[in-house]
This record gives sequence, C-alpha cells and structure tokens, in this order.
Amino acid sequence: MELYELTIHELHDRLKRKEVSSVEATRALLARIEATDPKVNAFITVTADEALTAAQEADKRIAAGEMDVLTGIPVALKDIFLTRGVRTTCGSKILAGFVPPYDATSWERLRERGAVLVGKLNQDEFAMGSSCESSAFGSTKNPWDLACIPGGSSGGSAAAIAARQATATLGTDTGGSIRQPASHCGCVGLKPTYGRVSRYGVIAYASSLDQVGPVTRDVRDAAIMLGAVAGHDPKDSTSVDRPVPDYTRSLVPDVKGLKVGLPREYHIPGLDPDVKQAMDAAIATYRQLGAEFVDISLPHTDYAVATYYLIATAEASSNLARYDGVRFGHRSAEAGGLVDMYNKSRAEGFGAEVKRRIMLGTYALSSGYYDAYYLKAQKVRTLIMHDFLKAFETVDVILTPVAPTPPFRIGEKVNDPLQMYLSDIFTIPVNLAGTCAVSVPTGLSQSGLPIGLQLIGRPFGEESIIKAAYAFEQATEWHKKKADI
Ligand SMILES: NC(=O)C[C@H](N)C(=O)O
Repeated sequence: MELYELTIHELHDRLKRKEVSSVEATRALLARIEATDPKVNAFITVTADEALTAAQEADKRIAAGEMDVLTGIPVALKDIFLTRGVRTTCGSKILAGFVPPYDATSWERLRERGAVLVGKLNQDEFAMGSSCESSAFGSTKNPWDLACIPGGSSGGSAAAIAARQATATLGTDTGGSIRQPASHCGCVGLKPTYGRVSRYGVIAYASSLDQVGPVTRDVRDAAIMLGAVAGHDPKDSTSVDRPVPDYTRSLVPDVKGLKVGLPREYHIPGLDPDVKQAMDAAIATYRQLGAEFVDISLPHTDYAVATYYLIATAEASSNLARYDGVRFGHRSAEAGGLVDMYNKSRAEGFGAEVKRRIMLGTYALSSGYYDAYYLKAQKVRTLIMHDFLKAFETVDVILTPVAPTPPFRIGEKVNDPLQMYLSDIFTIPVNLAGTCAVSVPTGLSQSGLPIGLQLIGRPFGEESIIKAAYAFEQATEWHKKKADI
C-alpha cells in the first residue's frame, strides 16, 4: 500500500508506531498531486511549502508524545473555507486574489489537532452547481473516467480522495454538494445536521442550508473528521450547543432490527437502471444483515427542487451583494462612477451560473413577488421538514439513491440548467429539512463508474447513519475499489 492511499486511521497507526513520519506522508501526497493533478484539476492552490513546515511541526508533536488521531494527517479543503494567509477563491474570478486574514472554525479545529493542509480544492463557483464545471479555474475531471464530471459543488474534494491526492478533505453541502460528488467518485461524504458544524469562515452561499462535512475513503474516517469539526462555536450563532458524541463509538457493524424507510416518492421514472440495480442490491444486503424495511411516504417531495431554487437563490442574491468591488476581490479597471464600478466589477467577476442565480433570487425577493414565491417556498419547506419528522416516528433511517444517474459526461448538461438542477433531486430535501445524511459507495455502473447510496437520519442522528453506513461498508467491498489513475 502506498502512503498516499492510506485512510486517516491507517496513516495514524503508522505514525504512532513511528514507521513513517508526517513529512514523508506529506511528501508522498504532494508528489501524487504533482503527478495526477494536471489530468484531474482537483486543486486550485497547492500549499507545498506550508504543508512541509506543518508536517515538521506535527512530527515534533508526535515525537513529544502529544499525538491526536489527526496529528500529521495531510488534508485538503474546498476553496470555500477561509484559510489565513492562503488564497481562497470560492471557484470565482471575483475572489481570484483574495487572501483571508483568519481561518474558518472547522479548519482551525483540524489545524489545532495537527492536521497538515496540502491545498485548496476546486469547486463550482460559489458552490453553485452539480458538476464542478462552473469553476473559474477550469472543470475538475472524475478520476474514474476523465471524460466525466466528478459531481459538485465539492467536486475537487471528492476527486482528490478518488485520485489519492489527500488523506481526507472537507466540503460543504447546500443541496447535495458533499453527497453527490462523493457518490460520483466512490467516496464517503457526510452532511451533518444544520447547526452541528460551525459555518464561521465558510463563504456563504445559502446560509439557512449550507453545512460543512467530510469527504473520506471510509466511514471510520468520516466519523473521525466529523468529531473533529462538530460542536458549538460562539462565532456562529446557528451552531448548536449540544455535546459532540464520540462518533467512532458508532462503528459497530450491527443493523439487526434497524428500521429502514423506503420513500415511495423516490421511485421516479428518470432513475437510471444501474442506480436502481445498485439500490436493490443494497436493500438485499441490509436484509441479510437483519434490517427491516418499511414503506414510507414523504408526500411533499415533488416540490423540493422548486422550493430549494427559490430559497437558495434568494439567500445567494443577498449574500453575494457584498462583492461590490470595494470590500472584496475584483474591481473593474474600466469603471467610471460608483454605480458603474459596481456593475462592471460584478459583470466581469461573476460567471454565468452565479449571475443566473442572483437574478432569480433578486426576483423572488422583490416586492410584489415576495409573498408569491419566497414566502410560499418557506411554507413548503416547513411541510417538507414535517414529512421527515413524521417518517422518523416509524423508522430509524431512510435509504435512497444519492443521484438519479451515475456521473455524466463533461459538457452534457452545461447548457441545460434544469437538468443540472435535477441531479440533486434526492439530496435537496435533506437540506430543506435541516437533517443529516451520508453517501456510501454501493456499486459500479455498467461502464465502471461509482454509484452511492444515501442514508438519511433524524436531526442530530449522525450516530445512527454512521452505524448503518459502517455495517454496509463492512459487508461489502465497494469502498476498496479504486479509480485507475
Ligand atoms: N451547493 C450544492 O449543494 C449543490 C447544488 N447543486 C446547488 O447548486 O445549489
């Protein structure tokens, strides 16, 4: 096994036994990035020098016996996390030269435990997209097939894991942005309950939906990363002040008697036959393991995509108002007066998808339309949330596909935003309900591309989805399959 292929817990064991140093592991990953990233384009910025300095520090801590499970582990972050002194672009030209003066809380927590940052990862611009094609820094390719998308918006976070360029990564998920790329790249991706992880220092897209979470090689690593970043942060008033369990204690391969809900509304006509087959096989595996299946209904599912694209765009139009050419980022060189400067800076700095969403959101919030669109969407959101809470009265977890199709080809949906938006049909309701879900590898398509299954838990039920995901992972071999790159 090469050093760059190890999970967090495997590398930790070797570091602990002093078989390898963090500097050696970091060098192995940096060399791997250099060898593979010209093809994959998962990284916007590689922080080689900073990484080696941090790895030396970690080795000192290890030598002094001050070791944590993350000490010396090379990680990479979606370029939406503020990193002090390291350029942070959010995949946008408007922030191309932005160097933040402080760290996001989630990164600060990893850093304090001794994690080593190897770089910042590509993403859809401002996290708006499902394919990583809207980045101003070129699209990321799927390491399983370079002609295909890795998913989005945290496409770089998933591609870097699949290409073995980082031991673990962090992404963000507003409507599926962790789970869908994890599913498309054969990784584990976990979106925690809204409020479980601080959003401080995470560039805001849709603040009532955004949530930070890990993308990893296996479920154990996801549990480790979640435990490290979760918990109350006085700097984010939406982070919830409740104790953080030791999620690794949920790594028990036992689902006997677990009640798993199968929502009837998720049997959509557009479901790809390969995805359907992978789901059927997953259900059979869980049955063999002793889980019980219950037919459930989430009656407002049909409205989820429309509701999401009203709320997310409304919040985005407000959040992105700060990019005005004065406070952050790009300022047009052409501008005459103040208004002209705003207009030109934003016109030059934002890409097409971001502009589309700002316009949609501004329209939905404008007087006369607010009640008809935004307010109505908020009411439907509550109904969707109630659907889930009702379902969780009878089941422990809900099982669904992550995405309706395996990874599609680069360019296939770029000119058809509606088709692109439908990629998140199974993930969006979870964000609207504010609850948690994980994506786990569950098969390969006819053409050998990864497919993921989604396990949805009740609010703050991360332990139950980790347990169910772990049992499945231990019973199958899918997480051991590797992209041939
Ligand atoms: N950001 C996300 O979670 C992805 C979703 N496809 C969106 O564009 O909004």
